Formats: sequence, C-alpha cells, structure tokens
Amino acid sequence: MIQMKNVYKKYPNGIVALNGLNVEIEQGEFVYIVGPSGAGKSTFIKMMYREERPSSGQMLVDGIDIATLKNKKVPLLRRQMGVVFQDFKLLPRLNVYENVAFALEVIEESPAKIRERVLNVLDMVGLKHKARMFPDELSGGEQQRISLARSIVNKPKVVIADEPTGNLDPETSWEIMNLLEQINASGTTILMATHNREIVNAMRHRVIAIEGGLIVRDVAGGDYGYEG
Ligand SMILES: Nc1ncnc2c1ncn2[C@@H]1O[C@H](COP(=O)(O)OP(=O)(O)OP(=O)(O)O)[C@@H](O)[C@H]1O
Repeated sequence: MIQMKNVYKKYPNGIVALNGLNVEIEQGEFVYIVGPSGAGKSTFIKMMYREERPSSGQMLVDGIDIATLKNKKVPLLRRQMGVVFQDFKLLPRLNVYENVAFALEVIEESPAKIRERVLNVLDMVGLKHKARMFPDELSGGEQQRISLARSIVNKPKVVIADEPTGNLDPETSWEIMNLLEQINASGTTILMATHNREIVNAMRHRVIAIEGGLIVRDVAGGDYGYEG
C-alpha cells in the first residue's frame, strides 16, 4: 500500500527532514510513527497526502507516485485517504453534519444515500444526536470524533493521523484510539504519528521510530522506546 525507497526531503531552508527512508506498509496494517521532536514524523505524514513532495527517492501510495504526481491529480489521491490532525481542523461555520457531508466527494450518489452514509459514520462515533451542533459547541474529544467521522466517510483505504490525541485528556484519548482500532479492524490501514507513550505501549502495533530523518527502529508490536 505504501512503499518508500531512499526518500530524501530537504526543505528550501536547507534542513534535511528525511535522510533516505526505506519502508513498506501493507494494506490493513496499524503503524505508529514515533520519535523525538523534529525527527521528521510530520514530514513523513505530509508526504503521504502530498502536502510535501520528496526531494529525491521513490514513494508510492496505493500505486500512485507521490514525487511525480501532477497537482491537479492530488485531489484524486486525497480521496483515497482520510486525514486527522491534532487540532481537528473542522470548518467553524458548518455544523457537524455539514462538516462530514462536505468531505464526501460523491457525484453519482443520491442525496438519500449521502445522508445515510453521513448519519452512519456519525452514529459510529456516537455523535449522531449532535449533527446540528457547531464545532465550537463541542468538546475537544467530540470534535476529534467528528474529524474521525469525516476522515472515513469516503471509505478510504488509509487513515493518516498526525498526533490525533495531542490535544486531548487521557480518557478522551482512549476513546479516539478505540475508534481508530475499530476503523482498522474493518481493513483500513492506519498510520499515526504520536508522542503518546502510554497508548503505544498499551495498544500494541507496528512501531516505526524516526530520528534525524532516518528510521532507527521498525518493530511489529513494539513499545514506544523513549523515556518521558
Ligand atoms: N515547512 C518547513 N520548512 C522548513 N523546515 C521544516 C518545515 N517543516 C519542518 N521543517 C524542519 O524539518 C525537521 C523535521 O520536522 P517535522 O515537523 O517533520 O518533525 P516532527 O518529528 O514531526 O516533530 P514534532 O514531534 O515536534 O512534531 C525539523 O528540523 C523542522 O524544523
């Protein structure tokens, strides 16, 4: 599903964020990306959805070549993935229902089908009853659940999450993790950058550790591996 060969990323300011990454991730895997601040985790994640491009090397996401992908084809790539951020990034002027429906890029579906799909994912995250509320009327955990609903409404093959629990208290973080597990159980690949040691150590999955732009550890069912 994801293949990286000697992926190198140098930002215009000269900083080398990734220094020759080699990795393969299969469909259906759950992968944590860990590492100290500035290691290159976000850069790695951003390249998945072509927010950034590799400076050199080869990178395929579901057969799509990220380095050579034309800008006009980027929406096509993003339609195949759900992206979740630390700060939720919901649209403040749209209500919960509209935030999720907005992400649903279906042209051929009937309005009734679209409605069914949106209500389905809202039900899955337990917030169908808040469909008419606006993001600023919701708690952080609820906003992240909406953002998860939005990320899966298109039935993507992969969900990419950059510190999805970074702004949440421990209890709410576990709720979000349980939802991610549920999404993964249905066959969706999950890629999650995190600093959350408790979660990584408790919900065991493949751990890829990045330091100084290099993969320094890649273990199935591994632990977080850092202190503090
Ligand atoms: N847009 C950018 N322009 C220039 N340098 C950048 C840019 N984004 C990141 N960097 C640099 O690239 C390196 C890797 O940053 P990145 O954000 O990928 O790290 P990270 O592991 O996600 O860190 P954190 O855990 O703090 O979020 C850092 O040295 C950072 O300063």
